[in-house]
Amino acid sequence: MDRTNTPYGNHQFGIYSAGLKGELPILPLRYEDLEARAREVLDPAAYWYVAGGAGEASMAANRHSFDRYPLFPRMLTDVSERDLSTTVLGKKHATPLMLAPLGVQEILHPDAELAVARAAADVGVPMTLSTVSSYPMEQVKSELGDTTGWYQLYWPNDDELATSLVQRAEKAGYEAIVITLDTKMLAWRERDLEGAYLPFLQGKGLANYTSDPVFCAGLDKAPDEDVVATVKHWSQVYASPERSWSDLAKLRAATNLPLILKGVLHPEDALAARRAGMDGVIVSNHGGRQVDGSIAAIDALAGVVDAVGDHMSVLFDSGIRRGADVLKAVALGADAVLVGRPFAWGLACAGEQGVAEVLRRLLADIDLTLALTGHDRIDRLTRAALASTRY
Ligand SMILES: Cc1cc2nc3c(=O)[nH]c(=O)nc-3n(C[C@H](O)[C@H](O)[C@H](O)COP(=O)(O)O)c2cc1C
Ligand SMILES: CC(C)CC(=O)C(=O)O
Repeated sequence: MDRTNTPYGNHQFGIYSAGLKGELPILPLRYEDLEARAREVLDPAAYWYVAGGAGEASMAANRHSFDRYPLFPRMLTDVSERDLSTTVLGKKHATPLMLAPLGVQEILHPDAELAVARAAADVGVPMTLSTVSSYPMEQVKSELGDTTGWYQLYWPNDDELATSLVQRAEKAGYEAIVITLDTKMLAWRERDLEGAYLPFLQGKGLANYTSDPVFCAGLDKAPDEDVVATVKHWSQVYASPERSWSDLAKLRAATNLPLILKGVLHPEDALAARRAGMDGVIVSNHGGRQVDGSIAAIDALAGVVDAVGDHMSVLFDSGIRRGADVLKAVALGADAVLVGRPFAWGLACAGEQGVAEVLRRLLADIDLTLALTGHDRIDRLTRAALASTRY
């Protein structure tokens, strides 16, 4: 760990500052500028698929609701050494940052999840791999090496396929299954509808299916011999809108891995997750991509933490853009946060290096903000670190 002293602190991430080494940054630093750079290099439909939401009010609310929780800096505390480590599912993580599952990354870069896994391993940030990824889960895990990987399940309507995907993930070395609940059908997303764009319909993002024996058993020909039939079969099995809480028992029985529900916003749903024997929840509104007009994710966090935080891991995503956002979520009770679109833009602009760059910057900003608000251990943050009276 490089602990050279600099005006940005004596910590492992602050030294990142390329400016101090006389180098210009390889990517724009401000989120909006990074997104604009990615827009220049991407096909417009792909750009809008990532940038867009359902409507876009909740996407905006995800950002401006962070303003309701101002940090309340304290002075003259010893912050010469900082510790960003946190515990998730009983395991120590070096930092509270994780990569959110983002599907179909081949629309951003040909190396897609392989590049992201290499960057995650390089920086030491755990990765969550989407079911709708562009490379099979086994290949992605081998790029991740010993770095923690979680597998995100889009829960298909075929129990045998669900079991197969989950057991493959366990065998490949993923450490938890994230079951995404908020995407049992795609929302009304004007940007994609206007461009008549859904990458899966072109056969993209289906690698975990086309490498699965149960999925392939439902096809007459090999997946690449009849892409139209493969896509049709995928669209028939992808989701299961009829499922209810009691169905979770089947997934519980299918694997020994911890199960985490993603997309929980209401405290009653968090309590139901606990009753169903789940190990964690991710408070998320899917980055504003599903229910426009829904509660901003950060506004839902405290309620979920108060309901189940003593009994299960609570994570957060939707709107994380900078260090202060991470501190606010942790202060409200999240054990860790997942970052989404920022790393997508890094991937689009500069592949593996771009993702690593985005992660390092975010870690540097988290570390500096922790110090400058007067704290030395992120896992000791409480709501007292905030000036808000909203929780
Ligand atoms: C392009 C894109 C694809 C996504 N794909 C998935 C997915 O496959 N599975 C999933 O659970 N969530 C998916 N999400 C949601 C993210 O995991 C996460 O909840 C969201 O990006 C957080 O919002 P933010 O990007 O604004 O921070 C996707 C989000 C984006 C932007
Ligand atoms: C609905 C999925 C197939 C992908 C996804 O999660 C998304 O586009 O937000």
